[in-house]
Amino acid sequence: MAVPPTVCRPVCLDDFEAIARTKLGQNAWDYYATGANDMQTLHDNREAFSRLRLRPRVLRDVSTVSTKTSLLGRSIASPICIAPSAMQCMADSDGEEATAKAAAAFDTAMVLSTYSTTALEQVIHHSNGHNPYWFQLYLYQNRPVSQELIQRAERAGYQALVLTVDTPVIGRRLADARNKFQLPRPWRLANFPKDLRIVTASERAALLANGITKDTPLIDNKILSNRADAGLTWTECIPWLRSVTGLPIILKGVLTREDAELAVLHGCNGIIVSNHGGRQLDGVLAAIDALPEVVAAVRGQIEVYMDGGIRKGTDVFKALALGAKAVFLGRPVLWGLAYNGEQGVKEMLQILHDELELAMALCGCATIEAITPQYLQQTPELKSRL
Ligand SMILES: Cc1cc2nc3c(=O)[nH]c(=O)nc-3n(C[C@H](O)[C@H](O)[C@H](O)COP(=O)(O)O)c2cc1C
Ligand SMILES: CC(C)CC(=O)C(=O)O
Repeated sequence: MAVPPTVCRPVCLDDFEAIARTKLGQNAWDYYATGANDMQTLHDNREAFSRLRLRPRVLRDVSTVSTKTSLLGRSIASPICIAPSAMQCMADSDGEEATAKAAAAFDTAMVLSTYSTTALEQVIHHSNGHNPYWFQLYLYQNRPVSQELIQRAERAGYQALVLTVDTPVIGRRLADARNKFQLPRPWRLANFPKDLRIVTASERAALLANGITKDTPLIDNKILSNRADAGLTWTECIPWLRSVTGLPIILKGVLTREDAELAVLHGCNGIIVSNHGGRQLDGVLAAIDALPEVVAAVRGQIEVYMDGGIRKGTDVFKALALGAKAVFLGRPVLWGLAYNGEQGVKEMLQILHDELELAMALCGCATIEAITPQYLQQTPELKSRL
């Protein structure tokens, strides 16, 4: 992982991480880089990719390789998309706007976090007029707050809602607890009137009654758990969402066949197989290991995407071979921002894109549609998942 000090131009995604490490303060680095508890799942997300072996075919015409594909019917230049990650202004002062410009330049999709440090209207302003922007949602007990956010996202032009379902409460991130992590000023959670801390006078009273003051660290379980709705259920939450929006609903954080079937049953339009980058329940299986059973369960009825541990072109290839329509990147975007803002994210996307093209050419696949499970070694472990 360590980049020699003389290397200042990254040539792979791990280089971006090593450079970002030298640029970010401890508070931001730990918030971005670490995972929950022992970080076993964070580690497994990457390790599981290395256990999958490729099975290339030869003498296929790969003089032209195309990474073009589509998301919910909208064409994109590459299946490499941007996952929602909160508080990007800590990595670069242009934060989510820099990321949005890089996504537009690459003609790929970006999902904006509810907890962005730039207002949602300002971010989509950087669209190239075509590339998809989706809005990630956390739902609150205070539904009018959620409804207003949804309506704002719709009005601004976001084309889908990504409901994160693996975060009824926030995972235990030890480094953040030790650092008493707070979003440093001047940054704020820009989609909310002031901060997330206080929205209405009665909520303020409720928080104060719970011993929460204006100095309580922002990523304190008590605050966000108080505000996020841990009581969400299939039968209440999806119909409620449907009643307030006509946008497609993508569920982010599904890891099992049972929940994948329920997502189809409840009319969801897509699934992102994800363990939240190992930041929620430590000890859950790697996202790439969960992908085959989810793909099998939905039987092609809705699109399935994945995120978690994608760092190389061959990782993207393996995820597509296992049935993902596209993959999403979390931390690498933050490393690109920390390295060099918008330009840094573009460079990071370019490198991963080039690596995907290389993997496709060397596996004998000229198009994304040509990538199938046949390009993976059928080990007993993989067979048991397919
Ligand atoms: C710093 C950070 C903040 C994140 N914030 C959110 C968020 O606000 N909403 C969400 O659904 N997922 C969030 N995620 C999870 C990502 O969307 C994604 O699932 C995960 O980062 C993918 O793993 P990767 O970092 O290995 O690519 C966050 C991840 C990181 C690293
Ligand atoms: C504010 C947090 C809940 C954002 C998040 O999803 C994360 O840090 O993983």
